[in-house]
Amino acid sequence: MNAKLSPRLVLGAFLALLAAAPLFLSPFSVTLLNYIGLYAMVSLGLVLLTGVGGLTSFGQAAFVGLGAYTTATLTTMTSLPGWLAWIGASPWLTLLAGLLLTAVVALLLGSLTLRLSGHFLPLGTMAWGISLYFLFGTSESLGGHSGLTGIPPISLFGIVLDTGEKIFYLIWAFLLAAVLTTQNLLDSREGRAIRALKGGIVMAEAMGVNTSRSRMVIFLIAALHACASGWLYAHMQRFVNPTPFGLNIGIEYLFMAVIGGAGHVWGALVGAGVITLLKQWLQDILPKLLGQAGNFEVIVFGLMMILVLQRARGGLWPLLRRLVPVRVDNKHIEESAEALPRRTPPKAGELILEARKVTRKFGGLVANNNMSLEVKAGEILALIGPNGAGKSTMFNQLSGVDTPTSGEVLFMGQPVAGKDSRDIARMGMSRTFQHVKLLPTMSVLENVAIGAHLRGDKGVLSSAWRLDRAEEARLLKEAARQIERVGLGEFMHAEAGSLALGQQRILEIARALCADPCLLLLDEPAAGLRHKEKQALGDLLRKLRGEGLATLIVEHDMDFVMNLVDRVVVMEFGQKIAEGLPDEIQKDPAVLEAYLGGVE
Ligand SMILES: Nc1ncnc2c1ncn2[C@@H]1O[C@H](COP(=O)(O)OP(=O)(O)OP(=O)(O)O)[C@@H](O)[C@H]1O
Repeated sequence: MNAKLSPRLVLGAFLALLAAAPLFLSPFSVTLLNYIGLYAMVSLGLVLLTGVGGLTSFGQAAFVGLGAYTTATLTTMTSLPGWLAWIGASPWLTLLAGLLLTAVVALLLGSLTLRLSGHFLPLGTMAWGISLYFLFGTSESLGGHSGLTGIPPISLFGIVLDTGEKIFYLIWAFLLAAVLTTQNLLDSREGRAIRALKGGIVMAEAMGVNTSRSRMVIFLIAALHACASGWLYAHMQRFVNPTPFGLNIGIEYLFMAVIGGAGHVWGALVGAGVITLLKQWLQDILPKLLGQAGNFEVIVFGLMMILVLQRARGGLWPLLRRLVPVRVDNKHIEESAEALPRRTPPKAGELILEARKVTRKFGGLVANNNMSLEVKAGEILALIGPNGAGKSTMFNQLSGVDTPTSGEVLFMGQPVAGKDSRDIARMGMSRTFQHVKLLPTMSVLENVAIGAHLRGDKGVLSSAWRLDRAEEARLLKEAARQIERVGLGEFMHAEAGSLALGQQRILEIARALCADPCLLLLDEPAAGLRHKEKQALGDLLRKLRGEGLATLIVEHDMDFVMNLVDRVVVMEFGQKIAEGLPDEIQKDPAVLEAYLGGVE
């Protein structure tokens, strides 16, 4: 719709208003805006960590404290120890020191807590949040509960930022830089990996993403944002004590992220703004209304949280987006981008995958018994069998998701056992899932681009500062090429979750192809497809076979299988009962008896 506003125009108008704010607002309002900026920086970290990455932290206030106390201590010490003399009480160097210290502490805490799952992770963050708070309050060198005073103001280009109006511009410049770099990061190869953390870990690992690393990256970024906020806070207030770095403030930061819209970078700003202003207003009005003093605003916040969680789970940002209709541009696909390099294809007929006497027992149940099979370059092998025959178990052994009780699986001559999904993906095995695994709110293009993860190498900093654009253009062009190839071109920019199930299965094939594999493992690719779609899928798989790709499919649709594949392996009760050409299999008495009984 052309009635929508250009995003640049809206951002420009917002920046102009912001720049003019100290000129027409009262000093008190500017101070409030300063606090909103500081809080938004912390809650932006939580948007990334919790909203996007799905990792809940109650302990961010402790990182704010780390930034504030580092600068407070170093800038107020009468004489710095020799090894810290380089800092020379300069706030800019104490920022660097604070960020370094925070990075070390975050890496340490992250490696201890991020492995925790479910509710143990938030509990873990509470534990270190409380610990750091008590450290600030009980250390005599940090001034105990009365804190540290006499922190100098920051100077920038000779201007001393000693008033709210002056530091306002620095705070908001920091926040805007954080928002824009976070936005850039999320719109990149690294960002797609981060966005896959919430609900897509198994899929992302199978596409070669190191999800533990991505978790650590967002934990670190969130901690560094909090540290920078603490540094600014200390130099704005010119004194620090432990109160603003406790657990209750940590919870408030989480409130801001959730109420603003935990999955949206600008939601951090909305959340920080709404909570700060509301708190101020409620603190004024509630004691007057109720006729007695007390922290009644906390009760109102609690109720508000329940209301938001019930009525607007996505937070206020999506509601605001509806009120101010901003145009969302489709991703640009650069036709001139250079094609990505391809792996050297195996020779026709080369042995790609081999299962040797694979047995998998679950307690007393033998799900796979002495199963052997081979897949060669340029052939399609089907693994079929009635329900419960053990096909999925075998698929898991072949793809390295599970390890055989005995026997082995060799891929490109190397044992698969002991390798993680990422290593196997790197070796050239790419797969789809029986139960489709995609990121429903991301576009088809972005979902498919995850498949090309291992074909790029630009990291977090390059992405945040847009130094990855040439590589990103190549990755997106490859994703678009695969989408066109599988016939989903018209849905390129649609949300993946809006596609019909059959189309979602095809999307998974495009994603797998984006990895430039030499072996494709397809788990029930024809399930949910209409007749025409099946025909198109068959044509595509034949074409890939012609290009030398090895394919193994597990499939229930016999017509589809028999008209497509080169060889068939039939399983029943965990064992191979037949193997051969489709024509032979269709006549095999054991197969007819066990599986195709009644089918002409
Ligand atoms: N993790 C597990 N623990 C215990 N038993 C299992 C496990 N996974 C599979 N099984 C059992 O192993 C047998 C084979 O199951 P599998 O899912 O491999 O069959 P399948 O041929 O893929 O069936 P379907 O066509 O219905 O998907 C079944 O009896 C199943 O209950």
